[in-house]
Amino acid sequence: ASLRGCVIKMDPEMDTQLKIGFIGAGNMAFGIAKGILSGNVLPLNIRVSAPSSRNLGRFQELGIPVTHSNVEVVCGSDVVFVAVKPHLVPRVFSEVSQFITDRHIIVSVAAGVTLATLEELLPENAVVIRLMPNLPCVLQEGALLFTRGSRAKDEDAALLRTLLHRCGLVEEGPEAWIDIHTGLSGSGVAFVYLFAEALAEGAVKMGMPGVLAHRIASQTILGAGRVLRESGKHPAQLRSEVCTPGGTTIYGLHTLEQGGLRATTMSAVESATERAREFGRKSGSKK
Ligand SMILES: NC(=O)C1=CN([C@@H]2O[C@H](COP(=O)(O)OP(=O)(O)OC[C@H]3O[C@@H](n4cnc5c(N)ncnc54)[C@H](O)[C@@H]3O)[C@@H](O)[C@H]2O)C=CC1
Ligand SMILES: O=C(O)[C@@H]1CCC=N1
Repeated sequence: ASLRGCVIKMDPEMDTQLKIGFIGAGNMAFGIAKGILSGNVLPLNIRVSAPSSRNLGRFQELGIPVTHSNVEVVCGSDVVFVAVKPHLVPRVFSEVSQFITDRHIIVSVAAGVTLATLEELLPENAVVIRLMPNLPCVLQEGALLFTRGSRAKDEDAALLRTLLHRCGLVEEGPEAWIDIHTGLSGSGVAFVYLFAEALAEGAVKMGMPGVLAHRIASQTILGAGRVLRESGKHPAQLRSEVCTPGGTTIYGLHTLEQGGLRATTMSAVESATERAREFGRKSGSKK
C-alpha cells in the first residue's frame, strides 16, 4: 500500500490490529515497549527505528522488528512514540513529517519539548500527545504523566491509557505539570538512586561489606516505597511510625535535617523542572 509516497509493508493477517512504532531505541522506548508487550500487544505489531544497531538487539530479543528507517516506522504505525533526545526532535520531524496523517497519534516523550513546538513541527492535522515516563517503566513500575495536544480527542487519550496501563501509574494532567513531573519523577528516580548509594555508603563507613550494604539499601527503598504507595499514608505519618521516642531513627532524622536534606531535595526538583522548561524554550526558539 502507498500512503503519500511511503511504501507500507503490510501483513494482510495483521491489518486490523493497532500498530505501534518507536522512533529511538533507548531506555525509554525499551521500557514503554516492554510495558505495551505485557499488555498483550504482539511483538510483530510493534516496530522500532534507530540509526545504529547498537540498541536494537534487545528489541529483537523480544521479537520486535527493527529498522534504521524512521519513515518506515511512521508509515507502518498508528501510534508513534518519539523517544529521541530533545534536541533531535526537530530533525526527526523534518524527516518524517510529510508521512504523518490524521490516522496517526504522535506521542513525544522528549523532556521539555512543548506541545506548541510539536504541533508547529508537524502537519496541521496531526494528533499529538506529550508523555513523560520514567525509567521504572522497564519493570512496569513507571510513573507516567501525559497531556493532550489541541487535536487529541478523548478516544486518543483512552487508547494511550490502554496501551500504557502495564507500564505503571498513568495520569493525565495539564501541560504545565509535565515539566514538574520531569523533575519529580523522570529525574526523581536518579535522586532516589543517589540516596540509595549514600545509605549503603553510610553502612560501609560503619563496617558493613559494600555488596551486602547495597542489597539492603535497595530492598529498603523498595520496601519503603511499597508501604508508602500501598498504605496511602502521608510520608510524615509513616516516618513517625518508625521513630521510637529517643530511639535511633529520630537521631538519624535530626542529622538529615541538619544537612538540609528536605530543602536540598525540593531544590533538586525545582532545578530539574527549570531545566525541562529551558529545553522547551530552546526547542521552541529553533522553529
Ligand atoms: N532516560 C530517562 O529516564 C527519561 C528520558 N526521557 C526522554 O526520553 C527521550 C529518550 O531518552 P533515553 O531513552 O534516555 O535516550 P537514549 O539516548 O537512551 O535513546 C535515544 C535513542 O534515540 C536514537 N536516535 C538518535 N538519533 C536518532 C534519529 N535521528 N532517529 C531515530 N533514532 C535516533 C539513539 O540511537 C537511541 O537509541 C529523551 O527525549 C528524554 O528526554 C523522559 C523521561 C525519562
Ligand atoms: O535527564 C533528562 O533530561 C531525562 C528527562 C528525565 C529523566 N531523564
